[in-house]
Amino acid sequence: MIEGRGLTKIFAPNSPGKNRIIAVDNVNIRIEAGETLTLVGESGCGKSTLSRLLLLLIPPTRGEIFFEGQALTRLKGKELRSVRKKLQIVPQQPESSLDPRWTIAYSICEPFRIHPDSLHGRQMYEELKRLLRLVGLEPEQAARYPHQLSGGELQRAVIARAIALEPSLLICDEPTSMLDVSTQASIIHLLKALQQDLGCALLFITHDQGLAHAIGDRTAVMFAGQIVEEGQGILDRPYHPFTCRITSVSDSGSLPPSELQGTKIPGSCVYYQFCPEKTEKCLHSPEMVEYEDRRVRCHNFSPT
Ligand SMILES: Nc1ncnc2c1ncn2[C@@H]1O[C@H](COP(=O)(O)OP(=O)(O)OP(=O)(O)O)[C@@H](O)[C@H]1O
Repeated sequence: MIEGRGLTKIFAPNSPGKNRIIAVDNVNIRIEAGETLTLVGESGCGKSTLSRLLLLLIPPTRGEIFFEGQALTRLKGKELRSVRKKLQIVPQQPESSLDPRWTIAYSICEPFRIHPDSLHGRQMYEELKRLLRLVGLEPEQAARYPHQLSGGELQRAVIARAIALEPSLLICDEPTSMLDVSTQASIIHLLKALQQDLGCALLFITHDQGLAHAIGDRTAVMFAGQIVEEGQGILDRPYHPFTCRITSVSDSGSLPPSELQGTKIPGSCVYYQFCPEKTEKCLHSPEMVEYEDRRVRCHNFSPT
């Protein structure tokens, strides 16, 4: 359904003497209709940048994005807008994506105003009521401003806005990380129920491996801008040394502190400096190797 090929994002330094940042490095990613792909990796490894590339919120430095066979990177104007409504995001901090001057109802209806070919007037009002019911908000709460709702209620409002145009893909960028545990559970439950209703695909970004494992049909693990391993059940049966490391370290489900501070040897595997199994051939970046339900970017992975 959506596919990124060779996606790369390099941020240029904003002051002299600073290095450029390769936030996403030659990533191939594919999400099928209706599936849930969970994306895990340490802070700063490029998860959010990858999701913003897929939505074309930022342009890739290199690479292409295909949505239902169409090359998004080549679309412009009206054509791009009509594809964009099929791709929505639920961000980590709902308050930063809601205009503080707008009521919740006005924010939820924003997509209908952006896409004038959708709903108006009475129909829009009826749809607003339906969306509020779906996400578990009261009409009275929708008349309030963002500062008058709790974090969980704000996230419900953002979800209502994201599903208003019935997207094919919903990207959830750590949507519960700012919420308390019981609210987290109810928001995850809501997202999965809505996914079933709408039949949309989910790209779910999380630091929580337990959650990634529980809700993902497949999981992708990122390290230093690259997807190093991807597939079904990889957190149970990890292969890549980085996946092995993160799955063996934590009982709590959170990832270990950032390891991304080291300087990469140009051309080498991104995990070279940290890898306990490195050999001389790892001085050359490995290709992704596919075997059965798994893809691994490691020279030592032999699919036999
Ligand atoms: N607009 C930008 N300009 C410059 N550098 C950026 C920009 N956006 C992201 N980066 C850098 O790109 C790298 C990847 O950032 P990104 O936010 O994608 O990581 P992440 O894995 O989502 O992290 P987290 O889990 O903490 O949200 C980081 O080094 C970050 O500082």
